[in-house]
Amino acid sequence: METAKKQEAVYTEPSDSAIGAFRAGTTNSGEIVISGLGKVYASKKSRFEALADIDLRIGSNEFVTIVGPSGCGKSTLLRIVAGLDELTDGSVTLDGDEVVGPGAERGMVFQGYTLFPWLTVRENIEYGPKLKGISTLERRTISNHFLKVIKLEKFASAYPKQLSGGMKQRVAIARALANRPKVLLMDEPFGALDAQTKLEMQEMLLEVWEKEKTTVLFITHDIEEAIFLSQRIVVMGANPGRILKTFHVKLPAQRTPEVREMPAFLALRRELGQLLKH
Ligand SMILES: Nc1ncnc2c1ncn2[C@@H]1O[C@H](COP(=O)(O)OP(=O)(O)OP(=O)(O)O)[C@@H](O)[C@H]1O
Repeated sequence: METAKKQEAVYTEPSDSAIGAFRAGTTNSGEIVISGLGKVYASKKSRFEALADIDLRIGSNEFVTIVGPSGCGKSTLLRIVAGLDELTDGSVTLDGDEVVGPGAERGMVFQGYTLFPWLTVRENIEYGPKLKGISTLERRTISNHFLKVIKLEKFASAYPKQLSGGMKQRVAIARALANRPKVLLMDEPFGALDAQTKLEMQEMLLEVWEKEKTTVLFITHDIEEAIFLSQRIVVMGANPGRILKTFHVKLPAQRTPEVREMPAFLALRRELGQLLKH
């Protein structure tokens, strides 16, 4: 019992140097280059061109959002970058290495809650590091760090069914980050949340992004979400899925709620709304 208490003390207060060593592994570059990408879904009876001529460079630590009408290929593009789907033309590289399959350096967060229901919050976060063979002590350091980042320290021992939708998505983000990804790929992660929770999650995600220095490629249907979060917005069109236009978001780096009232925000919202209407 005495030993267990001692161990817990070590676990709950990891030293600064331990966090430093952990974080040193997270600040990689994370540059994605998509060149001449095309995707055709073909079967014996049909052929469907889902994506054509996609050229996009996402810089290290950049936050880029993709918007576009339903069916224009946003998820297909993200899945190809994740290595979950194969391209039929062109290439995708991460820091110069061709993407040929899934990899821990690319973390995914989807709209559906994809936590393991039989594992606690802490165990969900530690899942990836455990698979990698990382020691119990170091795993504890990692989960403590991310429980703090997502502000769920008090729920470390809770099971997913005891959490709200927003809390589950926070754990999903922490679980992806615990693998020290260079890139976070997010497919409508807040799409199922109520309006207020969604706003809170957006602010939390920006805090996490600033702290963890990952590149983020984010998909949403919500124009305001895209503007609030991103440095750059890519608008896609359909048939075949392609890039129509790219916008640099000229808003202060610090995205406080007041940013939503700024003329630049409102003007961009109007322009994107017009573009997506057609
Ligand atoms: N496995 C598949 N086989 C054939 N066609 C597919 C397959 N997966 C997707 N598609 C088609 O590719 C197109 C792009 O789908 P995708 O899910 O990438 O679009 P999306 O822009 O993410 O849509 P949404 O915004 O509705 O989620 C759609 O027309 C879809 O029907």
